[in-house]
Amino acid sequence: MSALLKAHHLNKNYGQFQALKDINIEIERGKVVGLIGPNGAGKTTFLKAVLGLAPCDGDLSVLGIDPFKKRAELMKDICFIADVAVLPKWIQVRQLLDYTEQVHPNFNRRKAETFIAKTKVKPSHKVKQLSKGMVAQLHLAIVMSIDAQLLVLDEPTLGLDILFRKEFYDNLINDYFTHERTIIITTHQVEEIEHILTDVVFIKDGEIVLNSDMDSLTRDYFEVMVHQNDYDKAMALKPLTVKKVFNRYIMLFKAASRDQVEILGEVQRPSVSDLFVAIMKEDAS
Ligand SMILES: Nc1ncnc2c1ncn2[C@@H]1O[C@H](COP(=O)(O)OP(=O)(O)OP(=O)(O)O)[C@@H](O)[C@H]1O
Repeated sequence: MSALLKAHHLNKNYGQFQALKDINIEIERGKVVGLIGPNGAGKTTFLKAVLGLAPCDGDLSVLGIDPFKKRAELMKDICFIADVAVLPKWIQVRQLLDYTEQVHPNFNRRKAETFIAKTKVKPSHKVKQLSKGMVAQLHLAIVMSIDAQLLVLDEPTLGLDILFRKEFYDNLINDYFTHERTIIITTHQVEEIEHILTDVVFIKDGEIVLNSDMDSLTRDYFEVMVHQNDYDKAMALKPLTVKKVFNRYIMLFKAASRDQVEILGEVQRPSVSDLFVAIMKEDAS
C-alpha cells in the first residue's frame, strides 16, 4: 500500500527557533492518526506544512504532491479544520452554503443542511450572530460534507459542549466507515478520540517521540493493579508511572518486564493519555 503522506527529514525554523526537528513519517491511506503533544510541541506547525501553509526544509509529499508548491491542486482532495474557525462575520449561513457549493465540486449540501439542522444554527443567521461553539458547529458541518481523501483536524471540537463533541466523533467514525478517508487529528482531549484512532504519533519539542499503531502500543505497554503487599516488589521492576487508587497501585510498565510483573496483579490496557504522560516523563528523564 502506498503512503498518502511522506515526510523525510522535515525541518521548520521560525527565525532561530526550530519548531520541527527532522520529522520522518509515512501515513498510509485509511489511517486515523492522532497527533498528540503538549502545548507548543509543533502539532499545528506540522499540520500547516501538510496543508502547504508553511514552507519547510526537507521532503514532504501529500497525495503525491508537494503541498507548498501545488497547494491549489492539493486542496481539491483535502479538507481541514483549524483550531480557530475562521468564517467571515457578515456572511449568512445560507450564503456560505451557496458559496461552498460553487467553489467545491465535492460538497454535499444536503448533508451539511442535515448536520446544521441538529444545531441551533439557522440558514438565516449571520456568522456574527452565532456563539463561538455555533460557529465551530457550522464549520464542522461544512467540512464534514466535503468528500475529501484527507481530513486534517486541528483541535476540531475546541469550545464545543460535550454532547456535540460526542456527536461529532460518532459522525466522524460513521463517515470514515462509509468513505475511504485518511484522518489526521490533534486534540488535548485524548480520551475522547482514542477509540477512533488506528495510530498515534506523540510529538514533543518538535520531535516525534513515538509513532505506533494502536495494537502494537497495547502490546508494548501495559498496566498492573498492584496490592499494597506487593508494592516493593513491583517498584523494583521500575514502572514508568504509579497512581494510587484506594489501597492499590496502578503501575505502567514496558512489555519487557511483563513475565515478572503480571504475577503481581491484574493486567489491563493503559489509556493513550496515561501512556502519553508516561512517555513524556520517560523522554524527559
Ligand atoms: N509564526 C510563528 N513564529 C514564531 N514561532 C512560532 C510561530 N508559530 C509557532 N511558533 C512556535 O513553534 C512552536 C510550535 O508551535 P505550534 O503552534 O506548532 O504548537 P502546537 O503543538 O500546535 O501547540 P498547542 O497545543 O499549544 O496548539 C511553539 O514554540 C511556537 O511558539
